[in-house]
Amino acid sequence: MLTSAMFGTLYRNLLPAYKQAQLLCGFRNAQTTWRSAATFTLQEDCLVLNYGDTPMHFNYVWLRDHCRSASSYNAKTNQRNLDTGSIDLNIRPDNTTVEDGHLVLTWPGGHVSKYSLGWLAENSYERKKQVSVQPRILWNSDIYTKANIASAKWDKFMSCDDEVKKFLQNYLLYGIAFVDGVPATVEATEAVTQRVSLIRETTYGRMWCFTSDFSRGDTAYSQLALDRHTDTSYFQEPCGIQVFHCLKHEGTGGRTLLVDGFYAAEKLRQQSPEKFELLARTPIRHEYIENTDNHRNHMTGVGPLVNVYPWNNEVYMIRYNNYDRSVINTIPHDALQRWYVAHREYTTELRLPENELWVKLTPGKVIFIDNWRVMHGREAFTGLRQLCGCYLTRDDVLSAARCFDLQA
Ligand SMILES: C[N+](C)(C)CCCC[C@H](N)C(=O)O
Ligand SMILES: O=C(O)CCC(=O)C(=O)O
Ligand SMILES: [Fe+2]
Repeated sequence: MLTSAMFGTLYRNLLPAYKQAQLLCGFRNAQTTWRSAATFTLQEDCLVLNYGDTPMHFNYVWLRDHCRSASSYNAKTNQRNLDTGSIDLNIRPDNTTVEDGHLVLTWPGGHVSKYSLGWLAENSYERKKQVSVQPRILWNSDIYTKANIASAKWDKFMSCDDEVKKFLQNYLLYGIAFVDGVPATVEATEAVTQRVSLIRETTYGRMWCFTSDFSRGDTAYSQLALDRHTDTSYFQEPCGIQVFHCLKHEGTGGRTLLVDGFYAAEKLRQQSPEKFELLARTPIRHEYIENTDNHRNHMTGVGPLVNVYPWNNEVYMIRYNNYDRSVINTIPHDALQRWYVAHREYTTELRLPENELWVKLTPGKVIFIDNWRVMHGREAFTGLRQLCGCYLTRDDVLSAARCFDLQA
């Protein structure tokens, strides 16, 4: 699994001290065995458990709600049986003990709930806010290149689950991953993606194959350069993963640009926390309006440029597409100038040459891009260039990773 070396380097240098502590702690927790001695105190509205480094507060309704006895919880389906709506909101245990590494509560009426101390510690708010949901290695071009990540190989990828697991681990850590040696067809590209996920059908199709023919009302279908961006920012839920496979290019240019949006966001958080906050708190709108002979679409998606989990401030999604950003009318005038200044600082960071990873996609090389994290762009090109690919449903990619016991 993850080693401290993989986890360490960059994240640690990049983050403010309090964040560093969180991340180190998050890593350490993966291996810590919890201290065996536990003490508790019963307070008016919660039970305070001292076990491990930080006191943990457990609300009484929460404790009854999370009872793992057979009548409260079905361990076969991993679903709650208990009707939360029927718990007395003023419930308190009649009796509380710690026995054999378990907290044992007897409720009025006699029902007994038992929780292992490890489970409580693992699931406490205090722990959750300290650890990252998904460990990542943030990168600039140098860091990614030096990491020297091996691409998965088509044959092995199609037949060996371990190869898929390794691939997913790289994907989770870096937000990009490659499979090499794939036959240059739409069918083979589809087969590769189905090793890890379901395909997300959109207005562009299920599997799409496109060239510079202006068949759709979007600049992607031209030979022009495209600045770094996330796709489908105009969806309420932007597509989680983008897959590209260049089936053919007879001409010049057309290299793919990749930039780690999370790396740049952490830089911004470090340099100008208040600007980071503003981008994270201010909703903006993206829009896709298409009105051609064959296609009529009007989509809008609203959300901040940087999305963070509210309990631990971890960045989980970036919406950044200057082409598709629509009229800004969600920001009051006294904040708008500050928003543009914050947007400019983030843009400047994203555009630093050292943050740009350029790759030439060639037939056989399939790239998976975390579209919530890593931005893509392309260099202008000449000649016939044919790209195929698809979007994947994020839930299924992450589910596949978790089923391999990866942290996602
Ligand atoms: C990938 N494919 C060519 C099918 C679609 C391109 C979508 C382009 C759009 N401006 C966006 O950024 O979402
Ligand atoms: O042509 C490319 O390399 C990518 C274009 C693009 O941004 C897209 O299709 O989403
Ligand atoms: Fe794109």
